[in-house]
Amino acid sequence: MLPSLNSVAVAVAAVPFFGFFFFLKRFLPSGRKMGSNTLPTVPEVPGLPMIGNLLQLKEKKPHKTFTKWAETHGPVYSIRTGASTVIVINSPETAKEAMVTRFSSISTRKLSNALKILTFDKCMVATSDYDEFHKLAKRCLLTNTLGSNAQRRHRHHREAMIENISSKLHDTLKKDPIRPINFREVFESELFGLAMKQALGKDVESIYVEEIGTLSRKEMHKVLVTDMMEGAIDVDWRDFFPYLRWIPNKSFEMNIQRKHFRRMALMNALIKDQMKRIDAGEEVNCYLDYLLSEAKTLTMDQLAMLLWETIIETADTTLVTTEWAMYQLAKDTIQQDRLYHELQKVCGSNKVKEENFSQIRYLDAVFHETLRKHSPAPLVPLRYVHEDTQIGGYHIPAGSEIAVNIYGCNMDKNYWENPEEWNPERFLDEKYDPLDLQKTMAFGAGKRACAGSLQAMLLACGAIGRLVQEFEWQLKDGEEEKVDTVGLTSQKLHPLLAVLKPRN
Ligand code: HEM
Repeated sequence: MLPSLNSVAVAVAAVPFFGFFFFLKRFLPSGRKMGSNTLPTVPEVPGLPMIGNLLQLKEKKPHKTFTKWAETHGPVYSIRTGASTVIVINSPETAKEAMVTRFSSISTRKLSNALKILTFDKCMVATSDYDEFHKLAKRCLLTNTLGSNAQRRHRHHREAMIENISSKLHDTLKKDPIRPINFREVFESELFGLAMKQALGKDVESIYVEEIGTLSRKEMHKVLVTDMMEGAIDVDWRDFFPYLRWIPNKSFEMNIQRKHFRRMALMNALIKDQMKRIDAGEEVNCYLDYLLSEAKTLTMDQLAMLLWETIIETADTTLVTTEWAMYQLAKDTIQQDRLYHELQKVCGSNKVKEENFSQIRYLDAVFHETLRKHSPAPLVPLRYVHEDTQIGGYHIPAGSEIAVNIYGCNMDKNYWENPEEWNPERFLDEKYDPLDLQKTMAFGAGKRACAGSLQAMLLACGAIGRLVQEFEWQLKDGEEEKVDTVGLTSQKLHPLLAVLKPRN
């Protein structure tokens, strides 16, 4: 992601001291020679000397500003965030060109200072460069957890999760049938449990961590998921002015290091706890057991990071998608009825199962339309251009950064009719293959496309299907307007509150 822009003001304050030198650096002819290249340079969004476009990006949702700018400057343009040049890509065609055709020139990542710490310097599949570590870790992740065979082996966890959600909702309604349900509270907790089972083999209820004390499950979620998602968008103003990195930014560093320390302490305690089980000869089909036996070259820190990666990736974006889908269905009752009738037609009085999904095209359409309209990852984490290349007919010089605006691609008026409307019907068109998980740009594209798309689809469709089969959903009064988002992923700012009525 782009480091966001809270500390722009601090950065601007530093300008007078360094202004003259950097003015020269920026505006005198630079070393950026085109050589024999004849392609035009990317259009620039006009900005200010030194700070470039930072002040124009004050609102916390850069993907929306980028989409607006695309209307004036076209699908590919460049901005300056302090010292860096960022090429912003806003249409599906140019995004695919960048992520697929030009992949070899832009396969490395550029991380903010916060992400360097939180990812333990790229020690995750999603944030690593395209190197040997990435290939080993991704192979393990797909083989044990996210590939189609692995997902088949983990199916009982998904079924248990959906049963638990259903019975918790029924129990709550029995106690108080008219009280609105906070969907997130129920779903988030169950999803976290599934993430722990896949990663560690057990849904841990509480744990003693030497460095922190005893943590409940809720506190574990905070340390492993919530704090990390917040930390990932924390801004170090030195991200924009790396030549000022010698100036300390103590409060930023302490905050991020504390989050990192707590996450590692907890992961190590969770691993240690499971090692007792493994030492006693009890093996479970989970990522920890697999990595210990198949990836023996990993250090303990790398092991902890890879396990944590599956937990955070499972626990966040699938929740974001499912919550938005239930919001839309509770708001648009015609679409909810249509889904219910299709579920009835295919499943009758049986509970919907994963093998039914391919027959219920409307369920697939609801999933993909939600991913399009509420793209959970609105910006792909920045890529770095390590050699001159081209995108959209423009010359892209080495040293630039690339921001793929997934939100912009999924809202592109040239590609989608009435993109502002949530309209699952658009995906019933024959041109869409029901098995294609990349109908929108939500999962990225090419070699670094999302490795968890199958799991996300199985979990979200399983939950949406069952929840509509068993309950009529209606938004609580006043909820319709609450469509603001918060954070790195497009999480609903206000948790969905809905009034549920059991069917039958
Ligand atoms: C609706 C849910 C999800 C969405 C919208 C989503 C979206 C994305 C996006 C946009 C990328 C970046 C692609 C790029 O850099 O080009 C990505 C990468 C990735 N995602 Fe997801 N994701 C979702 C769920 C998951 C889940 C559930 C997991 C795993 C448990 C997961 C694991 C990963 C991994 C490992 C990568 C890195 C792949 C690589 O670099 O090779 N994702 N995802």
